[in-house]
Amino acid sequence: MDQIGIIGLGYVGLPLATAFADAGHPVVGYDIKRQKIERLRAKPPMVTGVGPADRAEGVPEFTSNPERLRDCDVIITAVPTPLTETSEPDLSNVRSAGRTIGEQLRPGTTVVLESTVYPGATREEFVPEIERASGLSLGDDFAVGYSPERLVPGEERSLRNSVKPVSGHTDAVRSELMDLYESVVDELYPAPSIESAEAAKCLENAQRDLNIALINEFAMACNGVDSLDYEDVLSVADSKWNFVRYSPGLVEGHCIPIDPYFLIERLERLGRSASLMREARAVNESVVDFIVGLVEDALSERDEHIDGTDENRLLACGLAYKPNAEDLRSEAKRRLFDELRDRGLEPIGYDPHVDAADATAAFDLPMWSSLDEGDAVGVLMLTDHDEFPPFSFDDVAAAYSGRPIVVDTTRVFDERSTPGVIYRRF
Ligand SMILES: NC(=O)c1ccc[n+]([C@@H]2O[C@H](COP(=O)([O-])OP(=O)(O)OC[C@H]3O[C@@H](n4cnc5c(N)ncnc54)[C@H](O)[C@@H]3O)[C@@H](O)[C@H]2O)c1
Ligand SMILES: CC(=O)N[C@@H]1[C@@H](OP(=O)(O)OP(=O)(O)OC[C@H]2O[C@@H](n3ccc(=O)[nH]c3=O)[C@H](O)[C@@H]2O)O[C@H](CO)[C@@H](O)[C@@H]1O
Repeated sequence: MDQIGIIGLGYVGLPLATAFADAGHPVVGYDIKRQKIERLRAKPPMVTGVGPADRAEGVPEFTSNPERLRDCDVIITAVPTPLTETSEPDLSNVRSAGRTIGEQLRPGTTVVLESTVYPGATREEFVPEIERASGLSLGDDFAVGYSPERLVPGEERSLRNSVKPVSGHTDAVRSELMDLYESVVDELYPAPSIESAEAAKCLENAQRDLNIALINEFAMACNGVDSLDYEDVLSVADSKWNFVRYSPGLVEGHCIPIDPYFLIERLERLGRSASLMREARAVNESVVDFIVGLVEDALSERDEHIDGTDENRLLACGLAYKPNAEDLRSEAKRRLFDELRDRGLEPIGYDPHVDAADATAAFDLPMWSSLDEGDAVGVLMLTDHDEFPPFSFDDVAAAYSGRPIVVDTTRVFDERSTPGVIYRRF
């Protein structure tokens, strides 16, 4: 059994480490965050949902000592690939992981990148760092592969049951990697090249972004046009066999709002157009301003001065980036709350799905566990969890002074009768 090293023990790396350990491989899980390593050592993650239930679960060795990677036959890298302030790919973690690998690399090792990157990045950014730090050469001394991750944390799309593309710098390397990944994934797709696998990952998410952008553009355009309700239109269009249904809303999370920029950057650097992908991002990012506009419109009907006092609290319901999730990664919500604060409002969080301390840290806002921990101007419904709405218009009217506003961005309320509240919906 090959010894596997995993670099980066986050949403992607940790399930991989436990899956390979489940499958019987000796696994070294390495992360630069010492606290994370201590946590993992104290309470190893036993539930992977990946290995067959009847197989004895193995536990990876968790370490922040890079020298433990030296004996690994295959080293898989799953470090974050965020954007810079100006929405350009930030591959600094990939380069630094490459250096760590290079410093420990033995000839004969195969190195795999799983982080989402633009096409060309594995060969142009990752491999050179490994070669520089090791003095070894790709092909002669070590092999490289790229395999994008498609798992969605907390959903039925686990590592095992999502089709996983695998590529290598030669066909033989790809075959060797497919034999390895077969132990933890049911279905693999042999990608013709490293670059095709890198690009496919970005394109998949750029396509989703574009599809949602079309519906967002249309739904925002329908706002205030009495004869045109986007939901009615979607229900009619959906009766056609090849219409694909999406819902308008904030596009959040760690993949869909970010990955298109990887492809945009590479295409534009090649002097090619990526205007549609750029436009889709711009439309989806503009939903923040649209929601702020709905809040302002509702408040203007309330006709009260916004002066930044306690009465200007607004209860933001649903902080997770998508329904029924507990994941708080949302640049859009961070921007939305900043915009609301700029207008003298004080957003307060409410979300039974998320850890309150994590939410406070993520968005710099206090959390309430019920509607009526204090007075507020109203509620802003953001993420459509199954149990939402957790309160009725009557509850909101009773909880707050004056006529409170209800701004419903996911249409969780039935708008036919809105006694006691000022109602606006996306
Ligand atoms: N989260 C997902 O569902 C998902 C899905 C598909 C693809 N991806 C991609 O996978 C990659 C990893 O994402 P994630 O969500 O697992 O990230 P994450 O932030 O959850 O975890 C990454 C881990 O890497 C560690 N790390 C950073 N730099 C390091 C280094 N130089 N050496 C060792 N450890 C280092 C961090 O401490 C962290 O623990 C990203 O490129 C992401 O776009 C993520
Ligand atoms: C379809 C799928 O499996 N995708 C995955 C994706 O998972 P995800 O969880 O990040 O993506 P989504 O489910 O697309 O949600 C993103 C945001 O868009 C909002 N949204 C969605 C649909 C809609 O009709 N209207 C919307 O407004 C939604 O609320 C949320 O905020 O990431 C993984 C990591 O890369 C990928 O493997 C993979 O592609």
